[in-house]
Amino acid sequence: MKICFLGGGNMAAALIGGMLAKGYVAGDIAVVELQEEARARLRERFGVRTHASLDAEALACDILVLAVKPQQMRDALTPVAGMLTHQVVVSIAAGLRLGDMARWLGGYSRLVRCMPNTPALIGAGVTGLFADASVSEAERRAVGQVMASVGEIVWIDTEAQMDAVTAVSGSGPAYVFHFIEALEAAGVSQGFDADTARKLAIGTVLGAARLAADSDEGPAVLRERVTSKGGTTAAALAVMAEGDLLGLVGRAVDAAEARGKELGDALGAD
Ligand SMILES: NC(=O)C1=CN([C@@H]2O[C@H](COP(=O)(O)OP(=O)(O)OC[C@H]3O[C@@H](n4cnc5c(N)ncnc54)[C@H](OP(=O)(O)O)[C@@H]3O)[C@@H](O)[C@H]2O)C=CC1
Ligand SMILES: O=C(O)[C@@H]1CCC=N1
Repeated sequence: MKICFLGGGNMAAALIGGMLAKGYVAGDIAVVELQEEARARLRERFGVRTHASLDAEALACDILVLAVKPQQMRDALTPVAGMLTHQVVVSIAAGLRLGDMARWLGGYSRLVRCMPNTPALIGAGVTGLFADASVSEAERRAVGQVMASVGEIVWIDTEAQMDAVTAVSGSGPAYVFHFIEALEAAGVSQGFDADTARKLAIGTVLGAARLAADSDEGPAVLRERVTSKGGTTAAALAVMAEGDLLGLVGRAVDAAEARGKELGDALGAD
């Protein structure tokens, strides 16, 4: 199966790195990137083929992954209208709706919208997917297989929910990194040097996430097990409740979801 990425930035690099680690062959992966410097970096880092434009050679693929920013998509796709024959086109862009992609591609509808996240780089991603009704079962399986090579996959029932996937798991790694930054900073203000504070913070998040993944009991039970009555954890959780951490995370996710819809509306009006 030949896969071509349009755009070779952060997310494309995370997917390609994860796919190669899982046994995909570099010769089956191509990347279209505008900047020669970026193309050279991709060749050097991954050994993949690179192209300066989405020409016929680049389009000789089974799956075309659209990995440019949402605002770059229209300009990137318009020249391709009429050139697609059999390829399944997979967009990873936040907000961009299948109907608008189809419109820019002159009615081509073999389209899948998906939302991966950067832990794909180490095979620990989560990807939500939604396919146009005209995509066959075999094509869905093929796209699902590519994304499953870099982590978990979840097929979503309605396209509108893709903005919620984006808000929870697409952007989610940034929330977790931010929490690690906060825990590390708190460690430093407790008097640890930066390296020690980082080790404690990352080790804690990693261990807790792995325990949650391995356990059938759910995070609330695991939290209660850490929280001794009248102990240290209860003191910290009381401060988090006072600051309405649950509400804050909810509002943050709502804002990300609303931004996805806003991006979709703006792109659709183009
Ligand atoms: N980063 C993340 O965690 C996630 C991102 N996404 C989605 O992935 C997409 C890419 O995001 P990200 O990787 O962060 O963005 P980047 O800006 O890092 O990558 C996009 C790349 O595509 C290049 N590019 C722009 N136009 C074209 C074109 N016409 N042909 C070829 N290459 C082009 C850009 O070049 P230049 O810089 O010169 O414009 C840039 O190198 C977005 O749509 C985003 O919504 C989805 C899930 C998670
Ligand atoms: O911030 C963004 O818009 C992209 C989509 C999800 C993660 N990064």
